[in-house]
Amino acid sequence: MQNNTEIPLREQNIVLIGFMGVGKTTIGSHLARKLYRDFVDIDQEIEQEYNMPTTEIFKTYGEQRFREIEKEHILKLCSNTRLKIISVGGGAFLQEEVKQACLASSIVFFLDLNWNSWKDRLKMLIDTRPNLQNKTLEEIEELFRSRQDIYAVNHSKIDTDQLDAEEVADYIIQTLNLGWELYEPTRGLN
Ligand SMILES: Nc1ncnc2c1ncn2[C@@H]1O[C@H](COP(=O)(O)OP(=O)(O)OP(=O)(O)O)[C@@H](O)[C@H]1O
Ligand SMILES: O=C(O)C1=C[C@@H](O)[C@@H](O)[C@H](O)C1
Ligand SMILES: [Mg+2]
Repeated sequence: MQNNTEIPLREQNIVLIGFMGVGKTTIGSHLARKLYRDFVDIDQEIEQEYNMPTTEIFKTYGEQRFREIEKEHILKLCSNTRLKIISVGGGAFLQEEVKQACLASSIVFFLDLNWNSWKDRLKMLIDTRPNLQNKTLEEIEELFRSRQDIYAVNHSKIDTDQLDAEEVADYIIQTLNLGWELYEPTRGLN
């Protein structure tokens, strides 16, 4: 496994974490475009591999199989790549090995959103997120709250409530620039 002390800070992968629908895929693609990096969305990678949407993968093979594939994809990226923007699924950090690999090899941003703002997105998420289906709003809120613990260890937390997706991407870039300049300053010409 790569360790982030071995990779220059400016070259480390950037991993976005957070609950379903907080904007990891949307913000990740803005970030990749703005930083001229490749974007990898783990859910999309798995859907391409199985040639079916996540809901079908859950129905056909079960969540456990999905988690195994998810882990394989993320661990491979953590050990073999740099300079990527990676959006991991909302449940990826349930697996301790995945969480530790991301934290050790990459810069991990937690996209935070409060429950009241998140609730407004439920309608557009429910058809494509199996873990939101067949649940009451109370059960979804319980899942939302219980998941916060798995995101609590990160390198930077961004409060996204008042920002649109592009503004979040810009804020992440500002944060990165600060860290890069502080810990790996670019050398002047003389
Ligand atoms: N900052 C934002 N403000 C408003 N809407 C947003 C923001 N970020 C994302 N959205 C919208 O929320 C919806 C969900 O976003 P997205 O699919 O990027 O979430 P996600 O975190 O990747 O979810 P999942 O973990 O389930 O893949 C999209 O319709 C997107 O346009
Ligand atoms: O939070 C979850 O459990 C999930 C989130 C999505 O990104 C997908 O990875 C899948 O729908 C499961
Ligand atoms: Mg996504």
